[in-house]
Amino acid sequence: MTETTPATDGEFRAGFACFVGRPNAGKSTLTNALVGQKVAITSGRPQTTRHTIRGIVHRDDAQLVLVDTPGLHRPRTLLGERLNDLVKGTLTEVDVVGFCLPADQKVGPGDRFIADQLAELARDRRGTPVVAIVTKADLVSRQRLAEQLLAVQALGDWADIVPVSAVDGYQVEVVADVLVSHLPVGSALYLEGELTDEPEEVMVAELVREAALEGVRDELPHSLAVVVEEIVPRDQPAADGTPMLDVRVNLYVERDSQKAIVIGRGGARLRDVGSEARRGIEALLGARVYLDLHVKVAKDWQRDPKQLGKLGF
Ligand SMILES: Nc1nc2c(ncn2[C@@H]2O[C@H](COP(=O)(O)OP(=O)(O)OP(=O)(O)O)[C@@H](O)[C@H]2O)c(=O)[nH]1
Repeated sequence: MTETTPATDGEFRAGFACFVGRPNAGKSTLTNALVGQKVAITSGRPQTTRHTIRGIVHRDDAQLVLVDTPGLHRPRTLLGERLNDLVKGTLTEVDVVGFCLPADQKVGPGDRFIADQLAELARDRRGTPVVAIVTKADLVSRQRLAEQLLAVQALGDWADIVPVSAVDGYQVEVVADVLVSHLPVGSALYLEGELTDEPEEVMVAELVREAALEGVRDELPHSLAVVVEEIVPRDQPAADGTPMLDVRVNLYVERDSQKAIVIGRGGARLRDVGSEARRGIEALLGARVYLDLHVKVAKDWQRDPKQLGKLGF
């Protein structure tokens, strides 16, 4: 659909890109499709991405370091404001920004809000290019996709526009090419094989958070914080030589009613959350894991700067 600039002119390019877009726009899924391995956390629920997670695309001609930001959104609470500061901080540090808009939803006030923020930021920055990415192309007809591309075109001043489907792979390579074309010439920033520079504890916390949010339909995403208290190796490995770890994690909610939701009847839900998260943590750390989950109530933590600081925000 788009005219792709050849990603290389024989010179190696390296740099940073980040995706912005309203919640559920498909940023994490696209990051994963580009990197080829699950590093960011996706779920059907909005705003699951709290931390800046980098995935790295290694190519013969380039290295693209992806910074996955939380969804840019209107601040509702102090936490929302902090997330937006984090997003803005990230935007000023990258070489190219990918603005994700889903193909299956009409351009709305949320998208316009982000487009305005990007335009405002563009005035303070030295013209960091923004590539508009129309995601989830597999969900709509060609006709609808063409209409969406026109609507997105009219929304701002984009360096490129690319439709993509992270699910069926349509144009994923083109997205990589276009982003790479905006990177500066330079040598690789990370060693091959490094997929993420997120500390293990953050990834463990996100695996627990993802499992704890699965299937709960109320406001929990905004009211659940996960803190890894400790990861302690056992002196003795398992009988088959696999290392063993004790992992202690606290889940913070705001209200007793939310605590009850997380724990479930007779603790059944928390047990499921634990075994689901444990599988992911064992795969991540390459060890057998004893996962100890505790659910605690931290009243109104979203509005309390001291609590936020304690929880790592
Ligand atoms: N059909 C289809 N679904 C997609 C595609 N990309 C993402 N999705 C789905 O859309 C939902 C949201 O995707 P995410 O990647 O978590 O969205 P996000 O923008 O990172 O969301 P936040 O973390 O809330 O900001 C998930 O259910 C994905 O499976 C796509 O290309 N095609």
